[in-house]
Amino acid sequence: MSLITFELNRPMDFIGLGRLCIDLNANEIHRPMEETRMFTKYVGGSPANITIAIARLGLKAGFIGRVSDDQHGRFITHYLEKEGIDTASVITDKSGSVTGLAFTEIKSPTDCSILMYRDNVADLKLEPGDVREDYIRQAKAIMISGTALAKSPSREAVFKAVDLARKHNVVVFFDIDYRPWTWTSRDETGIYCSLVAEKSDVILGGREEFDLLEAPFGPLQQDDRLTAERWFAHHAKIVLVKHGGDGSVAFTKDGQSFTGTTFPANVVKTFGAGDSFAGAFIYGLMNGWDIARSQQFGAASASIVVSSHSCSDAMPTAEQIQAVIDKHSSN
Ligand SMILES: Nc1ncnc2c1ncn2[C@@H]1O[C@H](COP(=O)(O)OP(=O)(O)O)[C@@H](O)[C@H]1O
Ligand SMILES: O=C(O)C[C@@H](O)[C@H](O)C(=O)COP(=O)(O)O
Repeated sequence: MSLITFELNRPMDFIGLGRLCIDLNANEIHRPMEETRMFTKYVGGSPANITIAIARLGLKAGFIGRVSDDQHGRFITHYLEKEGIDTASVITDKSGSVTGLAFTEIKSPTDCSILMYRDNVADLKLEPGDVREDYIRQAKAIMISGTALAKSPSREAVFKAVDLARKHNVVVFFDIDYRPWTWTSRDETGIYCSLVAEKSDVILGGREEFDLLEAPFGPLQQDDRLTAERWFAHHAKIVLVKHGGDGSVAFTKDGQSFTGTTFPANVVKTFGAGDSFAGAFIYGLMNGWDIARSQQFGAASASIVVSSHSCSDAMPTAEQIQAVIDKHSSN
């Protein structure tokens, strides 16, 4: 029997919740930001990227979020619509908020960083009233981004969404997605993200992100299995710890673990790996694949995106991902 069960008779497969932003990725790669003058604009924000990945793979996706009432907000909404993502719960914020920006610096294939501008951002203006029970109950799964917990009223909107999802058997994915720019302290991050992790079915994060959740409550486990067991004592069925170029380890509540390897890539930049991995991994689970195959699909997708300039635009189709797997299994 499968560890997590998706309600198959629902019209929508997946809802993303949280940040709808813009990435400005340096065109002049292998240069520090101080010397970079040209950037290309893409839709960004980790939960947006994951939802776009899932839509490209052919699932029916929607999004719950707020965008700014300006050209950038309209750019994002139009892009989601072009990708076939339902925007009925993408609300235009009228409070004078702005779109969050992520400037990416690509100094080398291994030395990349992000500079975020996140004052008065529209995504954190999401209100509990924007989260509709009838919207959530028609979906099989929802993905919560931890960054949506950084401020009220978005924080309360997340708790409402998670409770409604649990009430209607909508599988809750939680991506810790730590971005320091909008939080006031690491303790605040750890405590609020832990509260949602406790209620989630599947938790995804990097080693340092899981450390952040453990830090306010005691000594760090510093061991992926012990970390996973902490969440299995709550509601989680799958805990996946991402390890960058070293792959990932997935743990399941029934005591199994799966080590995911990586695929070779002509790395342009490292960001986008986690989002493409998550989109393809979730797609695998939603197709009823086992964890190892889903992990492999995620890793192959990530190898395509780290070899590209963008995150959202570069999200591959299922055929493109399968071609990578086939190429390497025939070698
Ligand atoms: N340099 C790389 N080459 C190929 N695959 C990679 C590389 N970096 C990451 N990946 C793949 O992407 C997955 C997620 O990457 P990771 O960097 O841990 O996530 P995040 O971007 O959220 O920090 C990894 O488990 C691996 O499969
Ligand atoms: O999440 C953001 O606001 C920025 C993203 O769009 C960005 O491209 C990125 O950092 C991707 O995150 P990752 O997949 O966790 O590397």
